[in-house]
Amino acid sequence: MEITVANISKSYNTVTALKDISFGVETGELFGLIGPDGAGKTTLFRILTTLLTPDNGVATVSGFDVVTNYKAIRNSVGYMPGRFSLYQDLTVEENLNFFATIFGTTIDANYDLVKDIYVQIEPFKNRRAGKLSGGMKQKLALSCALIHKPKVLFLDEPTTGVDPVSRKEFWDMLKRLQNKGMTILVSTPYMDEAALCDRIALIQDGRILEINTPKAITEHFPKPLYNIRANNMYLLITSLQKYQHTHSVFPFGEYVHYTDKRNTPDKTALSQYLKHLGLTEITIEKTKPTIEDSFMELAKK
Ligand SMILES: Nc1ncnc2c1ncn2[C@@H]1O[C@H](COP(=O)(O)OP(=O)(O)OP(=O)(O)O)[C@@H](O)[C@H]1O
Repeated sequence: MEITVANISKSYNTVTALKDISFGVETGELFGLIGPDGAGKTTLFRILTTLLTPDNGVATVSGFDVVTNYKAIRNSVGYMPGRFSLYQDLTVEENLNFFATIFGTTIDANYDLVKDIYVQIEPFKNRRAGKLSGGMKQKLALSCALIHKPKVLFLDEPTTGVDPVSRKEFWDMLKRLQNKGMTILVSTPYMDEAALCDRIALIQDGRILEINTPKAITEHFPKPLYNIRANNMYLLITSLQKYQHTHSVFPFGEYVHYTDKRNTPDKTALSQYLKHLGLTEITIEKTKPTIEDSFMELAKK
């Protein structure tokens, strides 16, 4: 195991950020922490990168204890925090140089590792980091986290606020780094990115709801799931919330995702119930659960 987390808890005064968290990440794995804002992801990253000490529990990175061996960890990991990782007044090149220098290396020595990403921002190397777009800032922050050739890479919400094309490029990049043998722990609030990880931990309110491969998590979804559509989305949701057989209902793009308390719902009766309340153009079709559905279902309990 490249990362081990055993019974880690952390509170800030009265707020409990992590409650008895345990999991492991294999060497070379791309592991995702998936959860909404405030779930505790950043707290966990800060503990694993030795910037915060846990109240209870033990964690190791590359065999080193995060509390007693923090210096060894700081030299062997790369960390891209969610915010404020760049010096806004330094140029692109100065930022990268700075991170290389503090780790006792140079841009040239590890250029092959960052080349794929850095070439895309190199034309702007004299621009101040504060003047870059979201996607370019993210590429520079990743270059800075990689410049000392870390064995383990920690990325806290690297794609938040980044456009869809840059997000796609970013994940392609992570796959390439993984192929080079790097272990990657990445957090994201975007459920579609979860499917790109080898394994994920779904996390909410400082607790792990489930850990597994994305495929296994969606396969464990306990009920038949339906896409329902009608002429009025708001009326559709409120009507389904009031329906006596409803187990869960939530908006999903142009549809509503619906599960029924019974194993086999009566689609005709449901359709009639909705018509009776004034809805038209009703469609009810079975669909496959996504990670988001699994998350919502687990979070209900
Ligand atoms: N320094 C702090 N003092 C007090 N409470 C804090 C502090 N840092 C985090 N918290 C609280 O701890 C909980 C977990 O926060 P954390 O930042 O770890 O979550 P997160 O999943 O990373 O979410 P976000 O994306 O919003 O950062 C939240 O309720 C947050 O308000």
